[in-house]
Parts: sequence; C-alpha cells; structure tokens
Amino acid sequence: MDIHFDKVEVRFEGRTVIHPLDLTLSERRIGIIGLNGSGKTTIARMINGLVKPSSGRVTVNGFDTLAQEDEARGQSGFIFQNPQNQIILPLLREDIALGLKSRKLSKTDVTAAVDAVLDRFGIRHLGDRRAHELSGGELQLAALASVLVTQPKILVMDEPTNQLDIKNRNLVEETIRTLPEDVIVISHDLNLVEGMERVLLVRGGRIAADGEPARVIGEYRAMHGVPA
Ligand SMILES: Nc1ncnc2c1ncn2[C@@H]1O[C@H](COP(=O)(O)OP(=O)(O)OP(=O)(O)O)[C@@H](O)[C@H]1O
Repeated sequence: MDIHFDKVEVRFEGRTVIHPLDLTLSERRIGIIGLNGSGKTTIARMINGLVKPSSGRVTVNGFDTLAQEDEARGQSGFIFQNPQNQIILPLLREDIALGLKSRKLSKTDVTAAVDAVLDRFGIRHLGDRRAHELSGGELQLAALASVLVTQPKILVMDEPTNQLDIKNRNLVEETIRTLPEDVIVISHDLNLVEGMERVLLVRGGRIAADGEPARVIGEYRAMHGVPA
C-alpha cells in the first residue's frame, strides 16, 4: 500500500480530534491501537474518504481522497465495527453479488465469483442463509467475503474480533493472518496486532508510538499501567 497523510487535521464541530498528522503507510500489514475515543477510526475512515480532512491531504495509492474521491475509494475495502450493518440484502449470496453490480458481469460469472469467495472462507453453506441468522464469527467472515469479492488492494478493518467468543475470535484472527491482501486493522485485540509488520499507537488524536509491534504494545501497556 502507499498511503500518505500530509499535514492532516480533523475537526468535528470546532473540536480538533486529529492534530496535524504526517504519516506514510507502505507496509503490507499495519495495526492501529489506542484507547477508546483516541482517533483510530477517524484516521482509518480518511483512507476511504468517509471522513474528509478539515485541512491537509490524504492520498491512497496516488489518488487524493478529496480531488479524486472515486478512484481513492476504489483502492480500499472497509469492514465496519458492526458487520450486521454491512450486509444489506437478506441473503448473503445476493449481498455479495451486489458488490459486483458495477462490473456488468454475466449472471454465470457473478455466480462463479460469489461461489469462489464463499469457498475461500469455507462458508459456501452460508450463501443462502439470511444475514440476521448468522453468528458473530460467521458474520465477520461474511463481511470479509462481501468486501473482498470486489478485489480491493487494501483492506481496512475496524475491530474485527470485537464481540467474538474465544473460538470465533481465533477463527477470524487466523483468517486475517493469512489474507494475502494488504491490511490495516484497528483493534483492541493485542494478539491480533502483534502479528502485524507495524503498529501505530494513537493517543489524543496524535501518533504516540509507531513501529515494531512488541515495542509499541509494550509502550501502550506501560503508558496505562497494565502489566504484560
Ligand atoms: N462524526 C463525529 N462528530 C463529532 N465527533 C466525532 C465524530 N466522529 C468521531 N468523533 C469524536 O472524535 C474522537 C475520536 O473518535 P474515533 O471514533 O476516531 O475514536 P476511536 O479511537 O476509534 O475510538 P473507539 O476505540 O472507541 O472506537 C472522539 O472523541 C469522538 O467522540
């Protein structure tokens, strides 16, 4: 990935939530950690243009999220905190197909692409199920399938293992670990971010630590008096 934040600030209703930020993201797997309300989601949402900088500029693989909004948004797929809000159509299979609508593929090609992505996550049997009937772990995998069918270059996930039991958390962590796509993951699950190449620690709208996961996680624990 090639993402640049250039003197980016974000203000909501006059309150600064991201202080001037200069950041280059080029690793394949990046974790973002920090306390509730520190600004992690706001930073991640700027990558697909859901939040626009109040000043400064964000480019994603060379596209400016303000001036080239559609191209920039096309670079990444976003998995929200609550995957149940992400699945719009009743049947999972229909929802995944919706992501392919703009491609103008034949019906056969759409079916093949949907089957392939369901198989990739071992959830073909869930294709004809209703999203509201799925368990938390199944929903996370379904959300991954519905985003990855569009083949985004970068996948941004906001707390993907939140609300999962130990078994589903393990399943989703393992799935994320083996994804070949470039990944940015916001998480309170330190196990998950430990396996990334680089971790950013956000504190009060600023990057408080940045680099090797074990070191940044260690600083996070020390900062809040949590023993390892
Ligand atoms: N649309 C908005 N309007 C006003 N304030 C907002 C908006 N979105 C976020 N904020 C505020 O910006 C700050 C950063 O929020 P953000 O969601 O980025 O934090 P976070 O680190 O992702 O938190 P969490 O771990 O709780 O998800 C918070 O104080 C939040 O209340």
